[in-house]
Amino acid sequence: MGCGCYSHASTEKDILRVAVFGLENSGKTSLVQCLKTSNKISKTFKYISTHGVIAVNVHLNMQTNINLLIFDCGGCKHQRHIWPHLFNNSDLILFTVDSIDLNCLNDAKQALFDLLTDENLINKPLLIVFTKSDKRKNRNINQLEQALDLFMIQDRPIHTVLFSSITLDGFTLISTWFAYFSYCKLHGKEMKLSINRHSSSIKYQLPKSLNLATSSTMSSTKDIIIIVRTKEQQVN
Ligand SMILES: Nc1nc2c(ncn2[C@@H]2O[C@H](COP(=O)(O)OP(=O)(O)OP(=O)(O)O)[C@@H](O)[C@H]2O)c(=O)[nH]1
Ligand SMILES: [Mg+2]
Repeated sequence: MGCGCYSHASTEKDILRVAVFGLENSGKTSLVQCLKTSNKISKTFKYISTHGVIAVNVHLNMQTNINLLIFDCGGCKHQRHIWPHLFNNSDLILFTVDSIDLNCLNDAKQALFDLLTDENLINKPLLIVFTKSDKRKNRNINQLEQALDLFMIQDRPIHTVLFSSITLDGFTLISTWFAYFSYCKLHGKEMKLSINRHSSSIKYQLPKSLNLATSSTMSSTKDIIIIVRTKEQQVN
């Protein structure tokens, strides 16, 4: 899976590769669209379940350029066999969890812990994005973290954020998270954040030279769509 499609960035080091995993309907595609357009999704955004993987180029301009190649994966059970193909190809992992659908939390936890057992993902920074925060104000992120047993994950940096594609709450935090790791990759620094992972206390120790603005603007380039067919589809 090459990324010769990127026109903003000149070298591999300039591009952060980000895989977005999570159950179906958990808001992956909506999040990616927000990042790509720097805009909220419309309330009438129609849910079309993603098949295969869509590679989306995103260019964040936060006074410094951040070039992302985001892999938006299908989250349905029969699509998840594709996820491991992206493990080696990604610098960062985003995992979306629907913060409203409490019935799905157990399944989300199972899918997340299955991911974390894969040796190709060890040491890869992970951001858990609790989506749809607009649907219930003042959602307690600690309760969500506990429901997912995140305290059991001790072997890698994990951060969490509440996010809404409708209001863009959490957007700046996510962009800042990218900015940090983009800086690390560009300067060959180890991708580690030794900070309290609770979103309420995320204070990224960003290098001063980044001089981040509080808001970001983005533009995008053409996406490529990578269709990975399931075995059944190949037979037909
Ligand atoms: N209210 C609200 N709805 C959201 C939000 N994010 C996503 N949705 C809705 O949730 C549904 C599913 O969103 P998608 O982004 O397509 O979900 P997905 O994780 O990509 O789903 P799959 O492609 O099937 O894996 C859509 O109807 C969205 O409009 C959000 O932040 N707030
Ligand atoms: Mg999708």
